[in-house]
Amino acid sequence: MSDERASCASLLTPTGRGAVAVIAAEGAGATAAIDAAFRAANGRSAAAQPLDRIAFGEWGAGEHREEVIVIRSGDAAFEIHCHGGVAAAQRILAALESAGCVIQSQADWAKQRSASLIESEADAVLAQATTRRTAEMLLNQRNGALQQAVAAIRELLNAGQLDAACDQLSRLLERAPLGRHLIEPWLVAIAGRPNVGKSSLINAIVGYQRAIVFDQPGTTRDVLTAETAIDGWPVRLADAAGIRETNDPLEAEGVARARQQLQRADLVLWVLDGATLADSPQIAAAREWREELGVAEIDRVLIVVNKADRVDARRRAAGGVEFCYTSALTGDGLPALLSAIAKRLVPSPPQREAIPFTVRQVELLHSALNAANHSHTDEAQALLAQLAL
Ligand SMILES: Nc1nc2c(ncn2[C@@H]2O[C@H](COP(=O)(O)OP(=O)(O)OP(=O)(O)O)[C@@H](O)[C@H]2O)c(=O)[nH]1
Ligand SMILES: [Mg+2]
Repeated sequence: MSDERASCASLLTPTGRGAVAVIAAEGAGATAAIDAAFRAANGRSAAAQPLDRIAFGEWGAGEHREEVIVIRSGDAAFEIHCHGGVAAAQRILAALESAGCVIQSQADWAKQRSASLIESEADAVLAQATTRRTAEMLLNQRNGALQQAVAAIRELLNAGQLDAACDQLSRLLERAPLGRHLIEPWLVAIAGRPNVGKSSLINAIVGYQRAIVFDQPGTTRDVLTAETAIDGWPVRLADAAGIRETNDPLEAEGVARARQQLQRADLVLWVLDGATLADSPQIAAAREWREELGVAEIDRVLIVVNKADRVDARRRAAGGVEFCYTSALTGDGLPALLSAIAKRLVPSPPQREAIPFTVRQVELLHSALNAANHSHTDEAQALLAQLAL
């Protein structure tokens, strides 16, 4: 039977990103390629490996010889785990290809082996998830959370309960931004006047010297970013020039870029210098961000009073708008800042709920809600059927 199946192989992990790369391969070509190149420590041939057990051994010969793990996952179906760099995976894929395997993209591989479109979309997206938390949420969708939510809405439509169906559709759509950010990081811009400690803060958060820190205003010119995870959410932090009016053309370009970053950001950390703060943080921040962002943008701003090591403890009594005291120098207040950022990005994290996570899903849900809102039940049904194919 295995001989009738087309031989194919696919690199399942993103190229060169993890410590280990995983290649799936099946068919007679895969078995032949493994037998030609792989010497298992247990001395058995590929087809004689026990099912779902790890077979450790070496792939190739000479200078390109390397340690790999082969797992026989089915009748003439294998997983090969090798070093995560590009070269090892490419060598193994080339060997598989020359033994007759068709090399498929990870998305195509997943599509052919999934029970539903949502499942294959989840497989494709899962390979790009960068945190355990987001991977777990995507796995829930792969295991049926979204499929079941869509089925429940279709039953409501069947039963003529239009209002309830619209309500459920709206709730699903409310989670669409979170779904997008399961793989696309949130952009958090660190902004404020020059010399307040923005670059020091980004360094303190990511734990290494990403940005140059210097006791002169106007140190940072270009926008620089660092990817990290905050409370399990993927975040791209952006540090940029301190914002002020300037006649220096180079600094002015930096300020213009910092302003663009402010517009794009999902959240802005507006940093104040605690050491030179004359007013209360609310008053100072309100004045500064009103000039930059306008009052309407307040939802996107979290005020940070940095250099807290130089703030009199009595002055810390605060109220009103939420803000954080930090010291990039001592690390004081950083855990609280990270919690505040996570809370702003995802105020109420879903547990095991359905989350739409692709543009296709979100567009179909929008159209279905629109149809249901106009009492076009059949159209809404058809759109949801298409979503959960
Ligand atoms: N005491 C104290 N000094 C700090 C703290 N954070 C930064 N500094 C100092 O403040 C100065 C400016 O820090 P930077 O991080 O370069 O400030 P910036 O906001 O990035 O400045 P620009 O890039 O010029 O806009 C440096 O001398 C830092 O060592 C802090 O929490 N406490
Ligand atoms: Mg700087």
